[in-house]
Amino acid sequence: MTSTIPFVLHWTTCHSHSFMESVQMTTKVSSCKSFSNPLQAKFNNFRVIGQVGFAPLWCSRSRSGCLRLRASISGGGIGGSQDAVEEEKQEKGLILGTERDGSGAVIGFHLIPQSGEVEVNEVNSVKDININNLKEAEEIEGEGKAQTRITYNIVFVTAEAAPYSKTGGLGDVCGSLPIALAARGHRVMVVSPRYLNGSTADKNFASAVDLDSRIKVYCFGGVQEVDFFHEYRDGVDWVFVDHPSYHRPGTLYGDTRGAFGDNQFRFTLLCHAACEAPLVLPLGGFTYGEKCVFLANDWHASLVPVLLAAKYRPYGVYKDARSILVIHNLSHQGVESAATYQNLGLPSEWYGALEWVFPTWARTHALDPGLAVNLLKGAVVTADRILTVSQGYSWEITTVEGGYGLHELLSDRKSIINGITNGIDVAEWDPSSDEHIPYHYSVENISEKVQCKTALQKELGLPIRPDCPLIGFIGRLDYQKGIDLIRSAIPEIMEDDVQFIMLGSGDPMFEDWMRATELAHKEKFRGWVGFNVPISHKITAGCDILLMPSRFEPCGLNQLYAMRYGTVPVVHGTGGLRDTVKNFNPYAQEGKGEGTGWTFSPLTKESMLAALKIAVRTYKEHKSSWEGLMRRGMRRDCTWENAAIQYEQVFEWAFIDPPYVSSD
Ligand SMILES: Nc1ncnc2c1ncn2[C@@H]1O[C@H](COP(=O)(O)OP(=O)(O)O[C@H]2O[C@H](CO)[C@@H](O)[C@H](O)[C@H]2O)[C@@H](O)[C@H]1O
Repeated sequence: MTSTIPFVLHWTTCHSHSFMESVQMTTKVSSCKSFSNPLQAKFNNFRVIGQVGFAPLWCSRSRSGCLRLRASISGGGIGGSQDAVEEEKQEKGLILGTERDGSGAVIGFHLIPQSGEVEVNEVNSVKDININNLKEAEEIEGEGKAQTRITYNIVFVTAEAAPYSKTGGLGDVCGSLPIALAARGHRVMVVSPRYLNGSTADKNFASAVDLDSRIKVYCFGGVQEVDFFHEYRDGVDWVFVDHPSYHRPGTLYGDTRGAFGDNQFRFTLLCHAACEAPLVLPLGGFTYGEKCVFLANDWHASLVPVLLAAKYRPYGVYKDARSILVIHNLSHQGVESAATYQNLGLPSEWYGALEWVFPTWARTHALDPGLAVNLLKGAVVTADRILTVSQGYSWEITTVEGGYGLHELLSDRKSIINGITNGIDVAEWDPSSDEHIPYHYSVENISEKVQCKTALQKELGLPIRPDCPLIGFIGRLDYQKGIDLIRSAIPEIMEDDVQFIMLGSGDPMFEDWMRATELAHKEKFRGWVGFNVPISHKITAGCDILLMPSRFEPCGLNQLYAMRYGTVPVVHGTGGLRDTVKNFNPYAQEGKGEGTGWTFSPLTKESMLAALKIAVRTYKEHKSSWEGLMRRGMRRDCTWENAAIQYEQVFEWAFIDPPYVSSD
């Protein structure tokens, strides 16, 4: 006689390579076998993965990608009462469908939610299961509630990904968010260039191996051969596109003479290669395939949505893929002369997608028709969805002031724009374990922070004064960051009893100004010109106040790092700064106070100085208020997990609609 044991299956977090560790049998499953090769279980259609009583437990994948678990039990003893239990569980949606053999006995359990609805499961990760768009249903013991989460094949396309390459926040985000998404069960690939500049930074790519999978890219009037390197780290496939144009001295985008003249070529290659990568690279033995969600970050990756629509979909490829443009900074759009369109490897009839006409005032002379191609615009009009790195910024880009000429197009697509505030790498940025800082502290033991301050003063040759308010600035010396405002306010700031440390590189004019200011105010000001990660950690830990007078700030990471280190931010109320820094109110919460810093507006020297003065006075005269500010900042939830969950929601929305641009 054939009978069935109802059992509870719990698919749970799995970071190891043992397939069976991802399956926890919570009742009546006597033992589980482990596959020596997880891929065997992962990609074969039907496999024995354990035992229920004495019977084998099978795992299979249906055509739709659903996981099915089956057990066929011989012998009596369980019978009818178990069927009743099963029925009851089905009613509650605990067992999400059964499969019966000819005799009517249950031989399988389908992990498909009863209602057909998809719920996002907030806790689990099944990276090692990794079946394309696996719909996993989960029964949580005790809660009696089934949850389902869809996992995706995600392809990040980016010009930077820390720790391999970084000039700013883009590198941070594309170095951390993929790991957070992989930890939640998605299969994640990051495609970026393999930069070699002959410096010690080249060793960042040392662990990436040549996949020996060369492809030909047809663009710029010829055929380019690119190669792929690969490293599997932290659950993510890091794929590096290799081409001689990525091997040269300087930064990622330029050298002392300015931006490289062939950046359009370099990033066109990146986009073409990134579109091929999921189709041709058998990572871990299997390609990602066509059903991917591409995250095209900033202008460098903006050709990706256009290529999907213009080069692939007309031939039936990537019909099931979706693309999301992620805007980290709208002020850079990849604009070049219209004549360069023919170089991009796109069909001529797609010119309109990239067409860009400069307003009259921006043209070089009276006869200049202002014709150009704008890569970011191409993505704005072809991507399935658009994301910015904070909610505030998602609105700002639809305004004349923040839209950098794209506000009308972006307003037209308002319904598919969302903002998700960046998280931070809480392991790298943790004052209780940071390898770059000399003393460690935490919200429970905040007193050691002052030691970091005096160590920093000592290292930089400033007078060692634990009680003197120490103000910091870290960032690119760029118009965006409001350096001109700091420059104009420095005479007044230096009149106060404060010290000021700036770390930054960029515009040579501001670099020279920092050096000159240091000479003029030896006892109070230090200007560190250059890009130095350890120093940035020391400043974040050692300062009392972080100043960020950014003209616009899509999200901003330094204020997030600062708050985590108990350093109180004083910021211009714009974009992500306004979203993340809560203005201090000493009277709220029955006098206990609330808020994590100060946001000032408008962006004038006067309002910035006023906010700084209040901050300095609070630091000096209201120690308990200051401690409250520090602690509230340190306790903020700024993990990537939070953001990753919101990204999943956007992926889901992207797949609900058909591709925004299709050839049908
Ligand atoms: N001289 C230096 N030495 C060492 N480290 C330095 C440095 N100068 C900058 N950094 C580091 O570079 C990163 C800068 O990140 P930001 O988010 O502040 O700005 P960025 O404008 O580059 O990023 C853009 O993308 C990010 C990510 O989405 C958005 O947060 C942001 O608003 C948007 O402008 C931080 O990790 C910072 O510590």
